[in-house]
Amino acid sequence: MNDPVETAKRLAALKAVDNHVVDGIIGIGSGSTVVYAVERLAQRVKDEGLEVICVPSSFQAKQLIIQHGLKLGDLEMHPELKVTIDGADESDQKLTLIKGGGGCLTQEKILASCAEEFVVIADYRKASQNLGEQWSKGIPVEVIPSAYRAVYQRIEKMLGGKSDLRMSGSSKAGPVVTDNGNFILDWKFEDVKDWKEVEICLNMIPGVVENGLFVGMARKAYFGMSDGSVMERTV
Ligand SMILES: O=C(CO)[C@H](O)[C@H](O)COP(=O)(O)O
Repeated sequence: MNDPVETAKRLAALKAVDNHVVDGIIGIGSGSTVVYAVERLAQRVKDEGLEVICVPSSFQAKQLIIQHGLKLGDLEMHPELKVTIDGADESDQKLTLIKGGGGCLTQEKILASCAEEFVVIADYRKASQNLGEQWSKGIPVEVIPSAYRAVYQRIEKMLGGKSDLRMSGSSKAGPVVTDNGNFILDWKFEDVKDWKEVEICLNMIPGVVENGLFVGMARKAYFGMSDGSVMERTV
């Protein structure tokens, strides 16, 4: 594999799976980095007889689990997870994360919250000192479709910045619809001092389902670097 970003994602995923996964129930995040984690999990199941049941955070994660022949579970059967492994769009020094670039933030946050340990895997482009340095698309906010304009206006009034309704692009006219049947606003923030306060404030707006700020949830992150090493952050 020659692409340095893909190599970095793979290295981070391998290390996280090797260091954190033991027999038990595993939460599987979404995105392109998680693909490498699922591949590694499947390899360990085959080579070592690892006994895992995987709980997906999205349609994509479910497909990955099935394609790799792993045991599929759900939160109703397994509300307590040993570890959740997931990617991120950006992480600051304290492992405050922006997530939801793939639109799966609500289930991802649920899986992170149900796990004894939440481990982040990402490539070097995602590691920042402060949020917003690398990720310029804003903070995803999942909203009930009928409330999107009301929420949009409330966010601007309360917190400033600007929101965009996420659109599907060329393959379908209209907005992105999440796995839960909702819309996504991408809120471009300005001057945030307290991320926890913002996370709570966004979720207090009626019509908001969840937002993509993950504050104080991750304790460990692995970032694949361009030189082939893996940088670890622990908080
Ligand atoms: O939050 C997510 C999806 O909702 C992903 O974890 C995030 O977008 C990172 O994706 P990738 O591993 O493709 O960089």
